[in-house]
Amino acid sequence: MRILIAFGTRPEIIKLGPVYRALHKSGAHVDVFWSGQHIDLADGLLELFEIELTHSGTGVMQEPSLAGKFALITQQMQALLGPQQYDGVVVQGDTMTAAAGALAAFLNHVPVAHVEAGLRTGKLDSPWPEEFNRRLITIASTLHFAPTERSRDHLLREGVQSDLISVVGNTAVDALLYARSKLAGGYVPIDREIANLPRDRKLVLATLHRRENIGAPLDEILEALCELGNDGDKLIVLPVHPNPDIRAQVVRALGARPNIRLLKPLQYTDFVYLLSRSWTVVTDSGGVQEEAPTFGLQILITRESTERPEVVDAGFGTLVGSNRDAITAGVRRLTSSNAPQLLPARNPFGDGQAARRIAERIFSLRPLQQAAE
Ligand SMILES: CC(=O)N[C@@H]1[C@@H](OP(=O)(O)OP(=O)(O)OC[C@H]2O[C@@H](n3ccc(=O)[nH]c3=O)[C@H](O)[C@@H]2O)O[C@H](CO)[C@@H](O)[C@@H]1O
Repeated sequence: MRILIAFGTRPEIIKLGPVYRALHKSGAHVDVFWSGQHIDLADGLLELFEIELTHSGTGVMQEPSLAGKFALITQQMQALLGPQQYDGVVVQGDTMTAAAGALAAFLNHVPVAHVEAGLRTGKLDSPWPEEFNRRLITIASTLHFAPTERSRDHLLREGVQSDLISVVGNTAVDALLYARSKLAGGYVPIDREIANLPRDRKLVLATLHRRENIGAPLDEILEALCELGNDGDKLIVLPVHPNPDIRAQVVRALGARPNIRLLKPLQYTDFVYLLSRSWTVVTDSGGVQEEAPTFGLQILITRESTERPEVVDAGFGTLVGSNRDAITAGVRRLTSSNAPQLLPARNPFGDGQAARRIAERIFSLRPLQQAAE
């Protein structure tokens, strides 16, 4: 069986790394198309998951418009999908690369397997354009790998055939457990600032990158972090996302403020190491919502809505939007005792076996092609 995996951003590599390894283990011939949608955030990930790139896109990072990126990636995927090249294409989540890859495959009658299928907020403008992208991918896909039962329900409501949906868990948990195994037995962080982080204050991790927060919402979130830095008993650590709009706003608000450390984006194992040392996380990240429960971490989600309600229902996540008082009160509550308030670590997003299940289903009795008929 010949499979093409297409990805372009840090979270896609993290979440498709385990799938790449499981497909390889099953004996598939796996090619990898890297669109270069986010070049600067992939450091170390290809090596960590031992991924060999077969094809790399060009010009996507430099293309300023999302429509332009979509067109470029679609064209570059088209060049790879000549007749009988692949039995299937695997995409993950909701990025422009995933959407363009799924469309190009569909238009070439190559069946698509969608990892992390069925996440919905029900609002096309939040997250934008991800809610649109993932709905487009669902229409173009043959196999749908849903992380949870709730994700399956969304797909059934959109008319997806139930025997083409597999509830497998989120491969974010597979990747996290794999990365954490690399930390076992005394990990020396790659980033020197992480290696030398003081231990005399309570570590509060923050990651902010959602488009819809840029501007006034992000300013209010940053004001909350500033106020928390002034408390003196906490150290706020924020790996700054390279999106130029976000970077400028964050540095302007938090640069050189007390008890706040602005870092370069961290390599994945360093970030996982920081998660293991954190008291709480203030974040608008999807992946971090899926990772926190493995550490028993309670987190504050700086979004108005989440397509991961399971993290809220299980007691790990609280939606705080960009409300300054909710953020400061939440962090102070979660750092009020003399040890992190960890919950029993039962991750609602899976057991770390999602990638194995995905590879088995793709190799199942009915090849992808038959399922597409
Ligand atoms: C709407 C939405 O939620 N969409 C999500 C978005 O992904 P995201 O929101 O999770 O994106 P980020 O937060 O950038 O990535 C997070 C990962 O990065 C690691 N990390 C973080 C900081 C750092 O300094 N170093 C790191 O290594 C961290 O451990 C984690 O694993 O698109 C994905 C692709 O389709 C989707 O799957 C996913 O639904």
